[in-house]
Amino acid sequence: MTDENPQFNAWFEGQNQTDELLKDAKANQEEQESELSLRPKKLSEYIGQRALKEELAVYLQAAKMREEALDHVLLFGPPGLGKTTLAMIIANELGVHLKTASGPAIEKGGDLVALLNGLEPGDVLFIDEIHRLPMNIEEMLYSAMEDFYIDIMVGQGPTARAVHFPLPPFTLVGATTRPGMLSKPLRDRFGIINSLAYYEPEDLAEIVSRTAAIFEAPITKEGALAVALRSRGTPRIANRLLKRVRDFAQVAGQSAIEPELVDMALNKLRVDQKGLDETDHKLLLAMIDLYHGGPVGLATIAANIGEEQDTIESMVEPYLLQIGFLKRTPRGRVVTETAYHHLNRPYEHQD
Ligand SMILES: Nc1ncnc2c1ncn2[C@@H]1O[C@H](COP(=O)(O)OP(=O)(O)OP(=O)(O)O)[C@@H](O)[C@H]1O
Repeated sequence: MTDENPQFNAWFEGQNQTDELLKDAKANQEEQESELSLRPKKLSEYIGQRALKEELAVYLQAAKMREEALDHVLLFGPPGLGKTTLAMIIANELGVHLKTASGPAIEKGGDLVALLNGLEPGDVLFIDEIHRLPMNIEEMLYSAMEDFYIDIMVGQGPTARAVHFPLPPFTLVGATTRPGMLSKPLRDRFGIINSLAYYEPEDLAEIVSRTAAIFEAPITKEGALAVALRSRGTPRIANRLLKRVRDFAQVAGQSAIEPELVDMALNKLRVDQKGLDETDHKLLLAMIDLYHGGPVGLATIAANIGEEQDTIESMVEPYLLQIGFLKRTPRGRVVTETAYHHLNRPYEHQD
């Protein structure tokens, strides 16, 4: 499907729906531009996630050798681990264009058509938060992914008819923080499904050193590790904390960022030794003080700390579960003994 397709253009002009999408695309573009300098462009520059990288390198090479579009890729894992970066690397390594969108911003069929229109053979379409696509859009995606066409209803009432638009072979890269919320038919249409894991401190320290070099902010190896250890295994957090630590170093007139300065700066930012911030503390302490450490249901926790359930489930608790501070039981979430010790609270046994 191209811009020259008159049938498509006629239909599309009638939709009067591009404003929101364009706004979204612009916001996306601005965000991408500000992060662009930090994003590695090649798979070889992408730090950590070794198993995933090795696997992907094979699929990328095979697709290039066969001169075919790469199979559709689903990436899942907590926010900030590098899903968007990986989608950009995939397009870059394949030497094709990348179009990006976010699931909830694709509200109408026309939004999806606008994204698919102009794709060239082999291009990559990246949809972030793909679990939040409306159902009718998801259903339109099935034929687009499987057989590279979409059917659109043109006109209204008795004159309405379906118009068939062929698409070039393309690769959909979907990213989600909530794989469990993806429908089975959508999930089944991805040939390559991979999860991103929290980063090991050594890998994260390498990311911190790389970012510091881009910022021209000297940092010692130990300083980079100190930032990494308080970054919840997450590159986006590591880069954010580094920016703040750099400010403290500058004001303190330090030539290189050392662990002592990292400690001082992150204590001021109320990020503790394990990387837990105020929200984590609020959540754990509410569970301890109000419910003797649980079991507590998610809705109750959310109401008590004034956060959305979705935010807790996708952004706050995955790391607390990972480091063994929270446990999920059939009766609700429970604070573990390790967390009590970390928070200097006397441990109460839960049944
Ligand atoms: N493996 C990596 N090596 C170097 N930098 C990385 C790596 N992974 C992520 N980053 C950096 O971390 C930041 C966050 O990455 P990215 O935006 O790709 O995460 P994400 O998983 O797509 O998050 P979200 O789903 O919230 O959009 C980016 O600035 C990126 O440059």
